[in-house]
Parts: sequence; structure tokens; C-alpha cells
Amino acid sequence: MSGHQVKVAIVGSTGYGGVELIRFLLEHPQVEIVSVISSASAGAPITDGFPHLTNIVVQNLDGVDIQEIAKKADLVFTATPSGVSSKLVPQLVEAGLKVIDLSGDFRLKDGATYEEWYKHTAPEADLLEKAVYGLSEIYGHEVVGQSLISNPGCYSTASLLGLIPALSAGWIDPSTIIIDAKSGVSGAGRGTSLTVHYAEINENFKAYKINKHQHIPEIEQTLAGIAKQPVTVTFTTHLVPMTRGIMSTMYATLTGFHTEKELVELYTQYYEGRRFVRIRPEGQWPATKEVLGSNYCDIGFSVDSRTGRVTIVSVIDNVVKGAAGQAIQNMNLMMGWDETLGLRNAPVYP
Ligand SMILES: NC(=O)C1=CN([C@@H]2O[C@H](COP(=O)(O)OP(=O)(O)OC[C@H]3O[C@@H](n4cnc5c(N)ncnc54)[C@H](OP(=O)(O)O)[C@@H]3O)[C@@H](O)[C@H]2O)C=CC1
Ligand SMILES: CC(=O)N[C@@H](CCC(=O)OP(=O)(O)O)C(=O)O
Repeated sequence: MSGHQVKVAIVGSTGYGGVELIRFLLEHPQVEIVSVISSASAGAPITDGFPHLTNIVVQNLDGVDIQEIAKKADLVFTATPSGVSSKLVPQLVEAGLKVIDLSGDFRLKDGATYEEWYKHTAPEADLLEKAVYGLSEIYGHEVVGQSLISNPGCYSTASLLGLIPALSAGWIDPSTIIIDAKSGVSGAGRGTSLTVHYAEINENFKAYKINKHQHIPEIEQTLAGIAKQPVTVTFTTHLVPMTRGIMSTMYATLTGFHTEKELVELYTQYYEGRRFVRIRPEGQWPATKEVLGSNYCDIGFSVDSRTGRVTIVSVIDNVVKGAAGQAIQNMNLMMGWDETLGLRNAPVYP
């Protein structure tokens, strides 16, 4: 497909994930955005809700009309809530479109597990089977040439990229993993709720969904595939009064004696050639601002010889590597392009 522009439509283009897709796709050399779609604001200019796009994006928002989308586009990003994607995606697939879904609806292979954690009706089993889980650095080879990609969760991306090399090498005991994760409030989407109300979150720091977060089964499913045995994790999420960024701080017992230098070498080797994962040298840990606005995941380590545990710190921008950026990375892989196309910007600093 590399000879011509791929025509892309975005369902959910009035949300944070959708608007971030637009920002990156405007710079993508192989893509033309042919339709930006909203269920609530069809017919209005996108600039009504997003004046920062004035003069950059001229399109009016289209409604959700599968046949119209199929006439215009080759590929669709569904940046829609869980429970919405499960209904839209089958129709888009049926219409012959390539689909990259940003919601949690197609990540879990077992429909009953999905229904337990998401409280929505699961998609049909054949589509769950067909959807490729697009954790790009780990399963990018499976994404190539596919037509339905399920983009990973934001917390899951930061946590899994930080854990997989050590687990895969057998260096950590899979039964001892604890993930302590924090997110900026854009992770909750653009819809207003009391949780993200300024007066509730400003100068506040709170844990939520402890042991109940919907990314737990996604993380466990993936880690079990790597460890080739069932894995359970303790997972706590927190809201931080900042706009973007996720930090997953993770703890696990080492199976043998390994130094920080060895961990740096293991991870550097594991992610060799993967531009978007950056391993910090010994004694350095990443901060969320060091990946802001970029598709990078930065990872650092500390080994505690007193306890025999390793601490792994992994950071991403939730809206980029945790959503729109990784979705575009998956489109690049799906199409057989360089995975970095449209995503080469440095983080925003300060
Ligand atoms: N924000 C983040 O950091 C991350 C988000 N995600 C996931 O990505 C998806 C989008 O998230 P985000 O952008 O933050 O969410 P937002 O709440 O900001 O946006 C949701 C979008 O979905 C659209 N929408 C809602 N209902 C429907 C419907 N019935 N039909 C069509 N479109 C609909 C809304 O458009 P309108 O109301 O105009 O119709 C809006 O554009 C979600 O599944 C989320 O869980 C995943 C990882 C990270
Ligand atoms: C801060 C915040 O609320 N973050 C969201 C992130 C999850 C998300 O975006 O939903 P998916 O399950 O589709 O990945 C949450 O914790 O539920």
C-alpha cells in the first residue's frame, strides 16, 4: 500500500484520543484524513469545539454512517468508549474497512472476562479472536497485514513494556508483581464528571478502582502469555492533578541476583531497534514530562539487594503512547511502513 495516500476516518474525533489522532495524522506523509466523525455534533465544524485547530482542519464533523464511511475511507480509528466500539467495529469490519479500535472492547480474548470487568455485552467470539492486540513493541509482527487491531490500554502499555523483558528472561517471579500506577486526568476522557472536576482534583491525589481496574485482566492475559503460566497482579491506579502522563512503578522479586547494569543491558537488547522505548542508564529514573506529547515509553530500574526486589519505573504520555500514538504506530505496522512515520517528534519540554 506504500505508493498512495491511505484514506482515514476517525470516529470519536471530538474526544481526547480522537483530537490527538488528528494532530499526529496531519503530519503523517502517507495518510489523508477524509472524515472526522461525531455522534453528538454531526454537521458542526470541528473547530467549534476545538478552536486550536482553526486554519488547520477545515472539515465539518460527519455523523456515524457506516456506508458513508466505507465510501470515503480505507481505514478507521474508533476512538469511542467501551460498549460503543463493540457495536460499531463489527459493522465497519463487515463493510470491508481496516479498523484500529482504541477502546477496551477487543483486548480480552475471553468474552466472559470482558463482561465481568467492563459490565458490557462482549463482542462476538470470532471478532475477539480476529482482533490482534497491538502492543506494538511486543506483537508488532502479528499486526502486519491484519485488518482489526485492538489498541492496548494506557496503564497496560506502560506496565507491560516495563515488565515483559524481565519476565520473559525469567528474572522476576511472576507471582510477586505489584503495579502502582498514576495517571493525569486526560486519561478519563473529555466528558465531564465529578472525579475530574478542577476543585476535586487540584492539589489532590487519590487512589481509585483498587483491585477492580479494567486493565487488570488485560495485563494478566498478556503476562500469562509471556510467562506461559497464569499470572495475577496487584494493581492500584491513582489520579494525579496533571493533564497528561502515566507513571507505573512496579515491584517484583528477582529470581536470582541481577544488578541494575544487567537489567539495563537486558532491556536495551530486548528493545533493540525499537525507537519508542528508551532505557535509562543505571541510577536514573524517568519522569512523565520527559515523554510529554511523544510516543516514547521511558524505563528505569533500581535493585534492592536487601529485599531481593527490583523496582521498575515506566512512563508514557497516556494520550500518545497510551492511545493515539500507539494506534498510529499500529497503522504503520499494519501497512508495512516504518513504525515511526508521523510520530518522530521529540517530547514537549518544559
Ligand atoms: N484518554 C486516554 O488517555 C485514553 C483513552 N483510551 C480509550 O480511547 C477511547 C476514547 O477515549 P477518549 O478520547 O479519552 O474519550 P472521550 O470521552 O474524550 O471521547 C469519546 C468520543 O467518543 C464519541 N462517542 C461517544 N458515544 C458515541 C457513540 N455512541 N457513537 C459514536 N461516537 C461516540 C464522542 O463523540 P460525540 O459525543 O461527539 O459523539 C467522543 O468523541 C475510549 O475507549 C478510552 O477508554 C485508551 C487509552 C488512553
Ligand atoms: C484517569 C482515568 O480515568 N483513566 C482511565 C483509563 C482507562 C481508559 O482509557 O479506558 P480503556 O479501558 O478503554 O483503556 C481509567 O482508569 O479507567
